[in-house]
Amino acid sequence: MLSFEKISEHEQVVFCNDEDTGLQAIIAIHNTTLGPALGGCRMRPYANVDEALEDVLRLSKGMTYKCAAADVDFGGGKAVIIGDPDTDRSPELFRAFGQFVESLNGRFYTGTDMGTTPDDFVHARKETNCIVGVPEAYGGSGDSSVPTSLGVIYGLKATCKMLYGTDSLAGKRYAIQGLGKVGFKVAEALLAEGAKLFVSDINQEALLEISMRSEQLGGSVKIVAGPDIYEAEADIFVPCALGGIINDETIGRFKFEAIVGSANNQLLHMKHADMLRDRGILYGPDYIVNSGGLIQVADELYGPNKERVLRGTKAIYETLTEIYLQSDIRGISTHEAANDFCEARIESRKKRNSFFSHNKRLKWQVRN
Ligand SMILES: NC(=O)C1=CN([C@@H]2O[C@H](COP(=O)(O)OP(=O)(O)OC[C@H]3O[C@@H](n4cnc5c(N)ncnc54)[C@H](O)[C@@H]3O)[C@@H](O)[C@H]2O)C=CC1
Ligand SMILES: O=C(O)CCC(=O)C(=O)O
Repeated sequence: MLSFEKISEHEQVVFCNDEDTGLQAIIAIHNTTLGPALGGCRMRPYANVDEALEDVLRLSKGMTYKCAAADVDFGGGKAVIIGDPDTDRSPELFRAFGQFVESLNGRFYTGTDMGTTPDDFVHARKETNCIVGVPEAYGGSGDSSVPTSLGVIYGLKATCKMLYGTDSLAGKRYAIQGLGKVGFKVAEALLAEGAKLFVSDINQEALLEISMRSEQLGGSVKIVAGPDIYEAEADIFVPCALGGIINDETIGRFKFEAIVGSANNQLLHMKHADMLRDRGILYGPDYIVNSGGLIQVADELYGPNKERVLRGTKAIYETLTEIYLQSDIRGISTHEAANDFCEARIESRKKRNSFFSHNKRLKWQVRN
């Protein structure tokens, strides 16, 4: 049952219902200390509203930390649309969603996430300026999964440096879960380095496609059935699909030396970060590794600039290295070290950025 206790960490949760288009969505604004909330919109056939609410609450909280880690002037938010992206998406549905975003009057900016594409947001953009990551042809910065996947590559490099003393990705074995917008690009980049990949996806076409790409790019691909990916004989696990995949059931099966991927909320609970540390598995905190897309869409509000985005995305290497070192020095999990780093940054900005009001922060109205 919905209660204020459940949403006690959040500033605002908005249920959006539009009978004409069938839109059922939830927007969660976690924290706007650093600026208006920003976070993508996920579309999934959630089993029920509770599952959707749970997801959006966790995802939006993660965005608060991601924005702090990437040092962008945004707070944490996220949206979920309850529906099957294969059968339920329509221009009208995304226009209706855009109207709900507009009703928040600049407190929430959004764009793509799992199950949604930049083209969907061209429709939403007709109803509100608070949309990021539309295609370049429409004046946006384009597909945010491009910098997200690049950021994962920099995260992998920082991890290889920490583990093996070199940031070369060549000659290693990687287990990639999910070959969607991000995972596919990461897989391609790793194949180009001659890597050996184990891959799993529920989409057979993506599996076929990456096998074909390996014939052109080099490296090798072994397709693994569903959950068998957790036991793959790989050096590094690269989760690029769902969250919660690091849990009591999976941890014991891992033979990996590290986990570095794009999936949001990889740890089911905080304790799983400690369990990874106890098992000697180096974990790259998800919201640092996957912040490339955020860096691009946050930057977009100043006008698209690929150079700035590339600089910001490359910095993931240094941030992650610092988190690894802090975790080592303090004897705590990498997740805790990352959280401490972000919370200190948010705390230090509290006085400067009081509760966000769109009207007070004219700089975010550049596109209006
Ligand atoms: N797109 C972006 O720029 C960003 C994405 N992320 C996160 O990265 C992850 C992937 O995002 P996208 O690539 O954009 O999503 P996507 O929807 O394009 O791809 C997800 C892929 O995972 C597959 N999949 C779903 N369930 C699976 C399962 N049980 N086992 C294996 N594969 C499964 C899907 O078939 C699909 O190919 C998500 O957790 C998302 O929140 C995080 C930051 C930015
Ligand atoms: O990629 C985006 O459009 C916004 C960033 C985001 O939602 C994320 O990093 O999870």
